[in-house]
Amino acid sequence: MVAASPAGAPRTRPPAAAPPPGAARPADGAPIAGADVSYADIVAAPKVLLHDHLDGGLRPATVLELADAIGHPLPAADPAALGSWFVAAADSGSLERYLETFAHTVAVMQTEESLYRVAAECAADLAADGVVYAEVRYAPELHLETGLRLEEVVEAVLAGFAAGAAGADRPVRVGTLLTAMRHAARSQEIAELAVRYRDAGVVGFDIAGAEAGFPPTRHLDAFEYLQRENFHFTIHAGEGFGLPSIWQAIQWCGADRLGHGVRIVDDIAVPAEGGVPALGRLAGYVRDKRIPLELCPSSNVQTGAAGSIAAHPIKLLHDLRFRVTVNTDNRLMGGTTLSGEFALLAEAFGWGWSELRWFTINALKSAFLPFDERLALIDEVVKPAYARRAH
Ligand SMILES: O=c1[nH]cnc2c1ncn2[C@H]1C[C@H](O)[C@@H](CO)O1
Ligand SMILES: [Zn+2]
Repeated sequence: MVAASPAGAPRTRPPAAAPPPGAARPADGAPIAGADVSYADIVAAPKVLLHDHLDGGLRPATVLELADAIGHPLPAADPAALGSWFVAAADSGSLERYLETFAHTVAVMQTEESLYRVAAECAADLAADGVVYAEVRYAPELHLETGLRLEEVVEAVLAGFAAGAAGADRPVRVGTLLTAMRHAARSQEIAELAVRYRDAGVVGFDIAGAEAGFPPTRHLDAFEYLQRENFHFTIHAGEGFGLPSIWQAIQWCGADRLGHGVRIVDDIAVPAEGGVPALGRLAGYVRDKRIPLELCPSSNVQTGAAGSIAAHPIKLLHDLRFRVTVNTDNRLMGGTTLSGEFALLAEAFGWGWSELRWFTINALKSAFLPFDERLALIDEVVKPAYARRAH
């Protein structure tokens, strides 16, 4: 038996990198080799996104304009070069270095106007990509540098999402997750902020940032408070660190979902000669309890949590019927979109309509929306669209 470690293979960029947001992909309408979908099919299909960072999804042109207005220096001067810079700098093989690139996006998101604009463009970009429901997260505590109050940050972003969704060509609904930074000490405050805005569009809570050395149990008070409030939360765990982080997130903190959780494969033994993989106690628990994994393939390759798209544990976890969802993490740093992620998986594994539907329904089952609203999206939006295509 060998552990199915995600970091075993040498790290390589995916051969056909996903296009930057808005960019046309070559041979748009032609089926992806080995799959029954084209890139245009994937864009057209209704999709659901549970793990996307607001400060990781800006348009490069917007970063340039906002930086210019406040005199913030950037490493490139035109949108294409800046987009490439973000992808290359984030493609570092380490979560810590990947996170350094956020200095530039956070720097230009320090006013209500800029937060509103970034949120509105985010909703518009997700709608254009065929996302019908998204949960977008950010850390309010990172946007106080010019004197905004936490409430002003939250309200500017909520207003931006509403305006962007209202003006979009395709219907999209955007829920917000408020993130606390795991190295800081504001999680209780941010958890209370999230609960205060629960009827205004904030649907959950999260912690993010460097994982090694910052276990989720540092924020136990916040998680216990959220449970007493019957609120929802996910925890970034099992990305930059392994099984202990996942175990704490679930068994100490009570996370509803795992942000990434990809290193759960360290608890799965795959027989070298083929045969049935053996799940350890934690992996078995995660699968039995249907705990959703917010997998982010391109991001995992960039931070070194996976060797390549082709070697990504998503294949094993899908085959073992874990509750897997597909996500972007950071569209700017990954040069990706949700359709781009699905296209990479179609190229690597031949996945097409039926897997796209499975991942989409998994995501809706895992969303922090009331049950009746999830069901309505499944029955009225997703199933009819896929009934025409998936078998
Ligand atoms: O994948 C991630 N892991 C941990 N932290 C992350 C990841 N992507 C973004 N972040 C951090 C950087 C952002 O400033 C913060 C809030 O969105 O969350
Ligand atoms: Zn993330």
